[in-house]
Amino acid sequence: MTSTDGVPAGAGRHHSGTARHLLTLADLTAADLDRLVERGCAIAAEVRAGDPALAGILRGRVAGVYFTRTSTRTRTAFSSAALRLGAGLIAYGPGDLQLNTGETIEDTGRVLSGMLDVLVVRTAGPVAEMAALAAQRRMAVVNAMSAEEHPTQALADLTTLRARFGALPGLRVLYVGEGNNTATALSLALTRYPGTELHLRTPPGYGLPPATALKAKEYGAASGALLVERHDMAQLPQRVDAVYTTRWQTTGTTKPDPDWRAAFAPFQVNETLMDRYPDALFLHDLPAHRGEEVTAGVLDGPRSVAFEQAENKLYSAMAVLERAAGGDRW
Ligand SMILES: NC(=O)NCCC[C@H](N)C(=O)O
Repeated sequence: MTSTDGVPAGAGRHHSGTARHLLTLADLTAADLDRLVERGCAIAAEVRAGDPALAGILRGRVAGVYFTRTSTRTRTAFSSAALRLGAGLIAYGPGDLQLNTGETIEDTGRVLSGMLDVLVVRTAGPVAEMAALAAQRRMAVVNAMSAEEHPTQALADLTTLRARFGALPGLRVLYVGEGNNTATALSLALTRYPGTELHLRTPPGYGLPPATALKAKEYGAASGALLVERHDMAQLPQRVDAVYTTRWQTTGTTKPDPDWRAAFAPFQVNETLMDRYPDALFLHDLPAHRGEEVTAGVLDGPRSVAFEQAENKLYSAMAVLERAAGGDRW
C-alpha cells in the first residue's frame, strides 16, 4: 500500500501525511493538550486494572529512544510505555548513531523515518536539533527534554494535578526555582486552562526566558489564565493548591555567577513555606537534592506527590506514544 505521495503507508504512518511531532507544547492546541492529559488519566486507570486491550494499541509499530543525556524517569517511562502498548523498541545511547562520525542530523532523521514510527529524543542541545530530526513526514519526534523545554514533564504534571483535583481549570500553582525547561513547559501548559494561576518565584537572573513568558501570557490572555513572575519571596500569593520546585542544577546549563547558591538559597521549599498553604500539595519533577531546593521533610512528607508525579510520566508517555505512533483513537 502506498500513500498518494508515494511514501509507503506503514503501520504508524498518518493518513494526513504529517507526523505528530511533540517538540514543544506550542505544537499542541489547547484541545490536543487536554486530550493528552485526559487520556493519560484514563490510561493510568486502565494500567491499574490490567486492561489487556492496552497491549494491542501499538502492535506492529516500532519506537526508538535516543538519549544523549542521563535519564531515570523519562527514558524508562517511554520505553515501558512502548512495550506496554505492544510496540517494539530500539534504544540508542550517545555513542550509537553515525551522527558521531559526521552524518547530518537531517540525513539521520530521514533514514530513521523509513524504519521507525516514533523517535523519543533527549539532548542537552537546542530544540532546533530535534526539529532537524523532525524534518520528515513519516516518523513522529518527541522531545524528551531539551535545554529549553521539557514538554512531557508538563504532561505528567498536569496529569497528576488533574488526577488529584478532578479538574485543571481554576487551579493555582506556586512554582519556586529556576525558570528552566520544566518551568517553561509548565508555563506553556497550565496557562491553556481557564482561571488557572501560575505564580513563579525565580531567582534574579534565572527567570523564565522572555519568549516563554510572552507566549504563556498570550495563552493566558486567550484562556483567562494568569501568569505572574517575581524574583523574590517577599510577596507570595494568598492561596495556592500546589507548590512546585525543581533542582537547582538544570541539565545542559551552566551558571556564570560563582555565587549562584546565594541567589538560590531564599528559594527553598521548606516547612515554613508549606505552612503558609496548609491544604497545598507539593510537586517536584525529580531528581531531588534534599537540603537544597527542598527539605527532606517536605519531599518525603504527606503532602508530597512527587513520586506519584514520576509514575504519571509512564501514563502520560503512553498517551503521547499512542498519539505520535498513530494509535486509532487519534
Ligand atoms: N523528571 C525529569 O525528567 N527529570 C530530569 C531533570 C529535569 C530538570 N528540569 C533538569 O533539566 O535538570
